[in-house]
Amino acid sequence: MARASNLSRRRLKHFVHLSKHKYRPQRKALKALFKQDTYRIEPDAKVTDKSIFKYWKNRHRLFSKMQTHDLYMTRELWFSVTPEIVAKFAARFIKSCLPDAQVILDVYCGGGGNTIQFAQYFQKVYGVDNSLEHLYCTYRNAQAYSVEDRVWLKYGDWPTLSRKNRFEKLQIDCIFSSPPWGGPQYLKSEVYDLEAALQPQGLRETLQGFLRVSENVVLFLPRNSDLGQVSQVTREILGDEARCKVLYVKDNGFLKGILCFWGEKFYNYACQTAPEDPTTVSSTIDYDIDG
Ligand SMILES: C[S@@+](CC[C@H](N)C(=O)[O-])C[C@H]1O[C@@H](n2cnc3c(N)ncnc32)[C@H](O)[C@@H]1O
Repeated sequence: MARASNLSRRRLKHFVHLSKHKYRPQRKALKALFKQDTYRIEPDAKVTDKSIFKYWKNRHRLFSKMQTHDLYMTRELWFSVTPEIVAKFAARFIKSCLPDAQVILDVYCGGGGNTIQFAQYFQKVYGVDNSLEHLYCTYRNAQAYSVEDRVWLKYGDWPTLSRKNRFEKLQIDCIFSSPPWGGPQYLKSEVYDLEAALQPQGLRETLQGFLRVSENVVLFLPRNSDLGQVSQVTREILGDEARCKVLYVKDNGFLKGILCFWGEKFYNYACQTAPEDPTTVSSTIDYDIDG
């Protein structure tokens, strides 16, 4: 019993990073999650919830360690986590473009799909999410990949936190974000409206806020995103000559979304220095807004 609570305390200590004291009200809830080993996946126990069955069927694509390590998912995370191969591609691509980068901020870090892959290539990864359960899953999943020491998590609502202008001091080399797309319904309309449908802020506000923290910004957005909006917002915020690089990413032959890059070093990236095995995620169209 004593051993278990020491373990929980140690884990909580690791979990609390950016500003320790802010976690006091959450400590009890976190402790309960750890103690009850909540959300641990039984990879071979078939899910009964029909709405997540298709995601469960592809569970090994979400986390390759699904069968060999303890991994943790809430119901929402089943359709939110970035598949590992896509997350790895994004991390490698950013590393190739920004070889000296050390610190990444993953806003809306969810279950850690992206955070974990960033932690494989960068020294420090900050993750922010307004779900304590998701932060707990990120931490647990980072443990499965032995990268939890590089991962620093912050609980809270991003728009509120970002208004306090504290992230500017963290010397973030690149902000990555896979914001909530609004659930699986995002494909219902032919064109995804990046102002009306993206949560919790539209593209303009999201990008403006991120650019205050870092000059390098990467967003993972729906494959049917309105590229006209991307172009317009880019020019409105960064000027008429500004560009945004857009890569279409596939996993297992299926288009998973687009990666949008803002930042000079991304635009001038030479393909011959692409991360090894560039075909695992095919960047089928390299869409340059000005190109
Ligand atoms: C698409 S998921 C991110 C998935 C993540 N990239 C991964 O691979 O696991 C979006 C996340 O945003 C979080 N979120 C939604 N609204 C938020 C807000 N206002 N502030 C902070 N996090 C928020 C949700 O809890 C969810 O975990």
